[in-house]
Amino acid sequence: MTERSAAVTTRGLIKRYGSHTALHGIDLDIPRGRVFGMIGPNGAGKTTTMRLLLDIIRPSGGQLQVLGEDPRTGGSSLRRRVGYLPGELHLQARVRGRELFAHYAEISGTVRAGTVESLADRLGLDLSRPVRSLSKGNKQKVGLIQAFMHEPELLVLDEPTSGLDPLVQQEFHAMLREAKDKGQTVFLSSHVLSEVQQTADDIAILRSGRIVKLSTVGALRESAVRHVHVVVAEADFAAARSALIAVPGIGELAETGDDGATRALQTTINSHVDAFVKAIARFDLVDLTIEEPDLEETVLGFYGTDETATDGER
Ligand SMILES: Nc1ncnc2c1ncn2[C@@H]1O[C@H](COP(=O)(O)OP(=O)(O)OP(=O)(O)O)[C@@H](O)[C@H]1O
Repeated sequence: MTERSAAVTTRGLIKRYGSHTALHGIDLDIPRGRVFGMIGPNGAGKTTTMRLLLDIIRPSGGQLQVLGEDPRTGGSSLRRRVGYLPGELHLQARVRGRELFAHYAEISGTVRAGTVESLADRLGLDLSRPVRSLSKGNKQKVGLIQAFMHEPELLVLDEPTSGLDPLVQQEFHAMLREAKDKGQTVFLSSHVLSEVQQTADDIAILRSGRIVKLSTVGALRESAVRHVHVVVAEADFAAARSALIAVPGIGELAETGDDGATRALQTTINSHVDAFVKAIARFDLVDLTIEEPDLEETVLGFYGTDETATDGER
């Protein structure tokens, strides 16, 4: 028996729009059964990557495979194995939700009886309303239901929680967990780091059409910046300060308080806390706070200041 193909593989994937290069050679491997989150600033190329996978647009160079097939030749049989939520969903039809899903089911293939109703119920969508008159958030629910309803092997979701209120977002996160439990693969894009942090196993940070970081969410968290506050006895302060300066990954040490008996310091660590804790433990420690790692700061560091990150890139 041959090994099952990855859900998504790309090698040197390039996309140009005229003279503008949106993707500069992307290498991606998304194994089956993972939730893979792609994050990046506006114009980084997230939507472009997803559209290439769905064969809505075609690459200017490089290779890609989706569920072991080339999207350019996979046709409707491959399309049925994928659920796609586009970034911008145009729902101008005069039909009601129920009729629209019946139409979508003709394209996506078998939908188990009761699935649409159950998803609509979970997300709080009224299937009897004409879709044209729905609010932005309710239109997004239509998009999510049509992506999930045929239980596809791969879900490609472009900004899935855009316009959803927090309770509906929670329900959507539960849907993602269930999809993963069933062995489905999810590839989602987001502007919101906390969402990727909560839902994804792996994260790719895209900037100006290049992947600048590929990591598991766990590993990113371990390498993330933590803020630390230390209070030591006055007599130990100078020695403690010298010991901390030598700790790998330590940031600048800022003195934040002095009450005569104790002195307070504030700094950051961007590596394991072990060396830090062992270094400070030798001194007369009055207080110690190590904050939760700040992933936002780490990710923004990868975004960088890069004028080519705008739509004006050549
Ligand atoms: N049809 C097009 N014609 C010309 N340029 C395009 C086209 N579609 C996208 N681009 C450009 O390609 C780059 C990548 O766009 P893309 O929409 O993939 O980014 P994104 O990461 O999804 O951004 P956002 O977070 O704003 O949705 C941008 O510079 C964009 O202006």
